[in-house]
Amino acid sequence: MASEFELINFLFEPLSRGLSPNEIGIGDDGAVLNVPENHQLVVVTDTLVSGVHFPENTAAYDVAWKAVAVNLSDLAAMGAQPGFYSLALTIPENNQVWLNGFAKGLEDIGSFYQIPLVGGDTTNGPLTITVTMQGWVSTGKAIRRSGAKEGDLVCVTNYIGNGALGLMVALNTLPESVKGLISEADSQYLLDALNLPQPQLDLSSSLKEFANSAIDISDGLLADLGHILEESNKLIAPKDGKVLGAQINLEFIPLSNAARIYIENTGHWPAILAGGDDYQLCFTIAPDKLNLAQEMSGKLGVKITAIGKVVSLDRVNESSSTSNKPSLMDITLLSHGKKIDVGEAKGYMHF
Ligand SMILES: Nc1ncnc2c1ncn2[C@@H]1O[C@H](COP(=O)(O)OP(=O)(O)O)[C@@H](O)[C@H]1O
Ligand SMILES: Cc1ncc(C[n+]2csc(CCOP(=O)(O)OP(=O)(O)O)c2C)c(N)n1
Ligand SMILES: [Mg+2]
Repeated sequence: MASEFELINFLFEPLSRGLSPNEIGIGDDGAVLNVPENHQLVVVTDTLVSGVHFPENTAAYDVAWKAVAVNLSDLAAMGAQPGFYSLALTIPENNQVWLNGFAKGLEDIGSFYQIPLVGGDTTNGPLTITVTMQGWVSTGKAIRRSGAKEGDLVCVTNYIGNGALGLMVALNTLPESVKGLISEADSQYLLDALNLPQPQLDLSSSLKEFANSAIDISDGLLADLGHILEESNKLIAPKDGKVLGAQINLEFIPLSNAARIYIENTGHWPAILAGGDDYQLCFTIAPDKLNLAQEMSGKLGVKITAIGKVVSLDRVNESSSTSNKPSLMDITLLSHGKKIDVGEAKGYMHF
């Protein structure tokens, strides 16, 4: 059986290819890396815990892909390009077959996005993967959560709800009425959305041309849009007791074929709006920039849909909040112009 050091040498060292000759990756006490001139370093980190972030029987390849992809998704939301990453890996046993699959997942996503693995730590314990990733953005050009303005359109990339439905497929909890209507290919498509998310990195460099604020959707559309509103409210001087909220039109939410079948049969919007695991971007944009955004994204094969707008609420009468912090009640859901209540739609929370 390979020792910890052999394991690192055989599996992980090859993944550090791609560094410049004057950079140091795996093998020393620390990595030494260059940042391009006139750029700022952007640092993100996310942890995946078995049974919490992915079903326990998820393939090792997919676990590795997702651990890297969710960090790439955070960089995309900042308008940043990825540079390199490190990996803190906690494994319950030294299982060569599992580790080979895991390393292959890292190799594939690493070579696809050209990101070397530059270091990490390997420990024994319940399966937990933490990736820390560094990227960069032209100085002063990072996109914040906090830039939303009254009148902005709220946009999302591609489709919403596929990851959450993928989890239902994985856990076999899709309602019987829906199961029979979804094809094998659609089931696989949903599983792939859950296990092999595709971060919106291609769009991230153009995003700064048009977006006032952005976030990636990990906890659920409503919760993550709530973060945009919360952070944006911190930056605007509250005028006349006003607070930012949003109006979202349900009929505009972009749904895949499978998600449409799910909604038509269950009408259960919280799964789509608050299930999470989307790894799409939600951003706000001045209305006159929508055409430019759709033109740029169209060239990249990314669909951008305006699903609603940022509005100014009267804090005392209309908003549920008593502070600048909006609650989900400050996001109004409309169906064909009529206000509707979709029930519990808080988004994923660990505690
Ligand atoms: N344990 C922690 N220590 C320091 N900062 C943290 C910790 N957990 C989260 N944060 C920070 O809080 C902010 C929000 O985190 P999170 O909700 O996890 O965002 P995301 O959904 O983009 O991963 C980020 O700036 C993140 O770096
Ligand atoms: C087994 C399993 N249960 C539940 C989920 C759903 N889920 C778990 S964590 C999470 C939200 C994202 O995780 P978090 O740690 O909050 O990531 P961050 O927002 O920091 O990127 C979701 C939707 C899942 N993916 N797998
Ligand atoms: Mg996080």
